[in-house]
Amino acid sequence: MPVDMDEIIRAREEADCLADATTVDAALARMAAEITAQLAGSNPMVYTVMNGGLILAGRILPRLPFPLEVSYLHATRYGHALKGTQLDWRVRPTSDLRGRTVLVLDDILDEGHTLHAILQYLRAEGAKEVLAAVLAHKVHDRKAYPGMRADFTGIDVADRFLFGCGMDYKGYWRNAPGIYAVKGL
Ligand SMILES: O=P(O)(O)OC[C@H]1O[C@H](OP(=O)(O)OP(=O)(O)O)[C@H](O)[C@@H]1O
Ligand code: HPA
Repeated sequence: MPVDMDEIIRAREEADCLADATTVDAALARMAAEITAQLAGSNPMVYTVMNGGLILAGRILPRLPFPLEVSYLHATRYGHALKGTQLDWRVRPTSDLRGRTVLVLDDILDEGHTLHAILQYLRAEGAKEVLAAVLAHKVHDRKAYPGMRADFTGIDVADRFLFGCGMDYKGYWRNAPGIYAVKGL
């Protein structure tokens, strides 16, 4: 289906800003300090969940002042839709993870099915320890299991449809510098 670019532009103009760029920066600095305190001596393999985790990875990795390796995996549950369905693995992790500490970076923990499946997969691959960091944690009671949370969270956000900082609205506005909620959603 062709994208209505006027609607995409309107969505950005009319959105509510839930966290501006300064707030996001402060959250990234805090997360980086927490990750450093916990993982600095663990030689972690850091996996970015494409596509949404791209911005978090690009912004937080330079703030981690210790040795680590970087890789990516690609799993998607939403595509351009506003509701998640079955997880579609596009690229599975390829490195040897036996005995490794693994940190997974993603933009958002919404219902958590994506992260849950990824963490399970990485553990089954033999990782010694698997941790997750997300920029946004959506607050609601529809998690994959009650009380689900990442090990490191940037900002708790309202139960609305969000974009910015890696999160997309119909494939657009991952590049928006803060976290925004689509008007009416
Ligand atoms: O917690 P959940 O309800 O499972 O949703 C969170 C996932 O959804 C988004 O990915 P999406 O499937 O939209 O793919 P994308 O990363 O390419 O945007 C986001 O990047 C997370 O990976
Ligand atoms: O609110 C959201 N916005 C963008 N992508 C998402 N993936 C899960 N929830 C969201």
